[in-house]
Amino acid sequence: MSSDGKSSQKSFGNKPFILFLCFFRYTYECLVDTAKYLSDKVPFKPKVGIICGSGLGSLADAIENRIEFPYEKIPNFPLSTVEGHVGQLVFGYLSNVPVVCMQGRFHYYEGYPLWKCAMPVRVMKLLGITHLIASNAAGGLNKDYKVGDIMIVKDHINLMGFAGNNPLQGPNDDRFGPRFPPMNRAYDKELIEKAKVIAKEVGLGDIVHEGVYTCLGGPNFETVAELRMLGMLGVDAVGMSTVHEVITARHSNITVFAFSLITNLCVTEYHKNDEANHDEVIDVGKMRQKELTKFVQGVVKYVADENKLVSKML
Ligand SMILES: O=P(O)(O)O[C@H]1O[C@H](CO)[C@@H](O)[C@H]1O
Ligand code: HPA
Repeated sequence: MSSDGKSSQKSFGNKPFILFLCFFRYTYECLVDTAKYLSDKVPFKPKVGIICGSGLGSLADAIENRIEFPYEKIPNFPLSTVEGHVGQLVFGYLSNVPVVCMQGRFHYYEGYPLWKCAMPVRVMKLLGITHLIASNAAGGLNKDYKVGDIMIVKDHINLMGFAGNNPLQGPNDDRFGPRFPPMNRAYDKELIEKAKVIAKEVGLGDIVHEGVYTCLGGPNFETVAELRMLGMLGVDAVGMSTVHEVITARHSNITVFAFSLITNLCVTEYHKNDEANHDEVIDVGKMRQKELTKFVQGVVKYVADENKLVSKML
């Protein structure tokens, strides 16, 4: 938020007009409405936001003292339409830290513009989060990766942004962040290093990598030529999410940690007949759910301890 709270946007007094505007663009006032609907029903302020990727919804199952909001009940929220995405916002405590978790996310290929896919990040900011943990299922492009490995995201290539498709497109509201936000420190270096230690502690040490993620629009998986090009660009894992959520989070000065579960190996040879499919993606998520839950719990605990976030059970 800008310190003076001023905005370059006009604010409209009457509510019906605000709600009408929400169909075209999530104004600050519109998202305040959404956040207020939630904060009126949740007796604590979440400090960490979590986004569960495809097949990773079980990360939310460890949340205690839960309060659940199906997306269809939340004003202005889109709906999750993809298998492996439950479609609810879960408030509660993880490692005794107050959190809010997206059990299911939104994707460009569902027909939502990027600003709509990333709107929950702004709602979570308005609810009070200071840190975001984003997870996703991704194809492994780096030759060292195996199915079931974890890639801690050290950077991303905003491929959709190269064509100008960006969640921050359009008028900027200074109450969220600056017109031109820097992205060279998008992924918190300290959290990356600590997460590697936590991964070892929960038994994931041998299968954890650090790499570059890119997001394509989808919904098709990539061609051999596309994957070869991405490999030449230095991409280690390929997905269809996360980048726009991270850009939106960094715009609002949220500290970000993200990781990919490698659910399939990208096919970069014409003689290979393997084909990626979503069922397998979800199955790998189920296979890793126990260790990943412990991993995320460890990262959340570290964030709380390091930032002395208030943590108490209800
Ligand atoms: O990025 P998440 O939501 O984890 O999902 C990934 O897995 C799906 C394809 O199987 C796509 O939606 C891709 O983005
Ligand atoms: N490509 C794009 N998105 C994905 C993949 C992939 O290979 N696997 C899981 N999500």
